[in-house]
Amino acid sequence: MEDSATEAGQGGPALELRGVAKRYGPVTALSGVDLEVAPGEILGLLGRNGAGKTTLMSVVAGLLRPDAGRVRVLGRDPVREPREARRRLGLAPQELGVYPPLTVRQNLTFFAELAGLRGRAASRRVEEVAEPLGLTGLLDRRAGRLSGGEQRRVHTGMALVHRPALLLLDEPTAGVDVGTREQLLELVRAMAAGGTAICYSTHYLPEVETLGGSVAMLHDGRVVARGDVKELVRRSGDSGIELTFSGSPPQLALPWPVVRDGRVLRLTVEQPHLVVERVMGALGAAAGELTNLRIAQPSLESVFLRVTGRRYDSEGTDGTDGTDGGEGAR
Ligand SMILES: Nc1ncnc2c1ncn2[C@@H]1O[C@H](COP(=O)(O)OP(=O)(O)OP(=O)(O)O)[C@@H](O)[C@H]1O
Repeated sequence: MEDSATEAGQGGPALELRGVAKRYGPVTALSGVDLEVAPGEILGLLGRNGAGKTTLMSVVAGLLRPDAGRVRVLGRDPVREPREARRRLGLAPQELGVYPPLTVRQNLTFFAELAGLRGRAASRRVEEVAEPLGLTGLLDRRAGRLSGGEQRRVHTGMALVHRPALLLLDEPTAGVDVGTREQLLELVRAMAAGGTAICYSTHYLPEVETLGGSVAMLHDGRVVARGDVKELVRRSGDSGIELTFSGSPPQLALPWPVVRDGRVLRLTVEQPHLVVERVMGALGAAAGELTNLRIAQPSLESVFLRVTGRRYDSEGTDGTDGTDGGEGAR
């Protein structure tokens, strides 16, 4: 089998989408998506629930046909050349896909054999994949008897056993403990260092900041921000003060933009620590209803808030819209 991670290095992007659109009946899931991911790049694919992340990965993997636009996986079209494209990518979907009655080794071997490996070559590859995922000691256990986090690691291993040049991980750290999260992130870094392009969706922004690659923010099926994490935060991340009240927030006479978000007021201001006293003074009697004050430094979260007007909470489902007419709302 050719080493497709090496193949990815021969110029050209690992993944390319141009004007990709996808609807489900009346629902527009993707609309005019342009995206390029280079070999060795770690792309954090961010967006709240329903933004289109899973649809995008499914279109790239050839599981869904786009209504418009073109997709290329290492130059191959997942619609016209499904086998060629599939051979070059690995997909670990959100839903766990392990076979419970089989052992971990049998699960991984099955996928190694699908990729054309046989005998010693397949068993060597299974052991190679098991090691960084912390699965070596679990290889002969039944997958169905493992914990959720252990099953997640097996599931991820199944996606990369054939050395894909493009790896699609849909929320690989959902519901796993800190140790498993670290192992998965370490694996992502190591694979990227070896030339694999990784497209990684998560609801946990600090994780993407830790990985330090690039991000694409999806909102209502569109890419609304794209770039290197540090650069995006430097360019578009606001700092500010977030005030939470027990009741309805007061009107504030302050010179900075304020967004009202349910019981929260968000002030955008540079060097927020220097103006805390002034903000407290402006609260007057409402200070008694203040339940929390948080100084927010520029982060991916503040970038997301700026480009979408919505908060990116850890579940992606806070249901607030952040622009309900607060004074000086941006
Ligand atoms: N099979 C389907 N039939 C109809 N609508 C769908 C289907 N799959 C997804 N959708 C809709 O398409 C939009 C995008 O969904 P998608 O699953 O791609 O979002 P997501 O960003 O992956 O969300 P999450 O973070 O919740 O996984 C949503 O409005 C969703 O309700």
